[in-house]
Amino acid sequence: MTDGLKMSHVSHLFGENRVLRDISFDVAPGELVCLLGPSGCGKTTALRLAAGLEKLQVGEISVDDQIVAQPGGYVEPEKRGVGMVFQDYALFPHLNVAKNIGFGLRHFSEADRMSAIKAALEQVGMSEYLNAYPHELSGGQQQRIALARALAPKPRIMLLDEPFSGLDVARRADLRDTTLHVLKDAGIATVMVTHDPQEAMYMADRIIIMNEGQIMQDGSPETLYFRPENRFVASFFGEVNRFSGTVVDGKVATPFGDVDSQSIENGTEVEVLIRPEGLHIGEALNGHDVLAHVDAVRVLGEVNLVHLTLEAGAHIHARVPRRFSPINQPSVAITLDPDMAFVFPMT
Ligand SMILES: Nc1ncnc2c1ncn2[C@@H]1O[C@H](COP(=O)(O)OP(=O)(O)OP(=O)(O)O)[C@@H](O)[C@H]1O
Repeated sequence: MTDGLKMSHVSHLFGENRVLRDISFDVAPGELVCLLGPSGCGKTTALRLAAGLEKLQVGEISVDDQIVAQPGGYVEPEKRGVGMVFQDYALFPHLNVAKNIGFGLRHFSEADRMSAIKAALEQVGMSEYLNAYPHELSGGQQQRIALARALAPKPRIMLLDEPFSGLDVARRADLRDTTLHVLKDAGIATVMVTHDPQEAMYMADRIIIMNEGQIMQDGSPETLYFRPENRFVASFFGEVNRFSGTVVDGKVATPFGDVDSQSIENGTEVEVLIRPEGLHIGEALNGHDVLAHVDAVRVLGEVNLVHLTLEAGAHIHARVPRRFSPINQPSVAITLDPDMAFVFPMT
């Protein structure tokens, strides 16, 4: 028995375009899973199939162990126990907040409906806006109402499609936080689509990285960040410094010393990907240091991005805490944190 959402061996074609290729994953009650990937990789299609907005062609989808979609079998979206929030709020402009939320509760008695509306508004911190109209609310407030509307019928599954992308940075951070806590408190199985790795890291218990209709890796944010299984996953979480080489005696040479590559056959052409925070900067103290010229230092908030050119020629980026930034230092020594270097075969 599997509670929550289960997608098994789902494939999907739009005409000749194969947008999903045998994807399988499940989401437990109370778990928040992000589908993360570049534009066009099939995230929204997977979500729409789970919601029942798209007819399933291949595979099976179940909610709380009940099959809701299989080829030739189909449970209507409103009978799946699924709540949805999209990027564009989609509130009815001519209905006030109470009526917008109450729209999905038409089968409730009037008293139950009003108490469900009030409870949902309280969950999203919007109790005082019961009688407001959408045009009187900011984008962030409208999205809170959209979330309340999706929560009010007490869904088993919540599907969120880029729900924060229309908002400015401050409102986005605020609403992410509310959304995360509300969904966790309610114990709902949630799938959120995003193309923003930082957002996925912030929200997700688990991240499923997709590319060209396939799952590239499914795991905790920590696993994906520190133990990526392929080049796509390693480089999707932000920029990486890239070096090519060949495996010799279970190691590959980089400008910063040898990196372990035991699991790859000797003689294989490989690429070494190094995260900018895997390069540590220090003062050049002896003749054995790896030296680099400091081209520029850019403030990114709590960390600085340092643009460097190695004495040997390559241009690299290091991300360092502000207090270690080489302001006014023409050159520095670089050491590598081997945990932040990933080796993958070229092909
Ligand atoms: N109704 C449709 N008819 C035909 N092709 C479609 C349809 N919906 C999506 N597609 C195509 O399917 C592919 C996957 O689209 P999908 O929206 O699932 O990707 P996505 O990863 O969510 O991307 P985005 O972040 O840009 O929305 C794209 O090539 C898209 O053009």
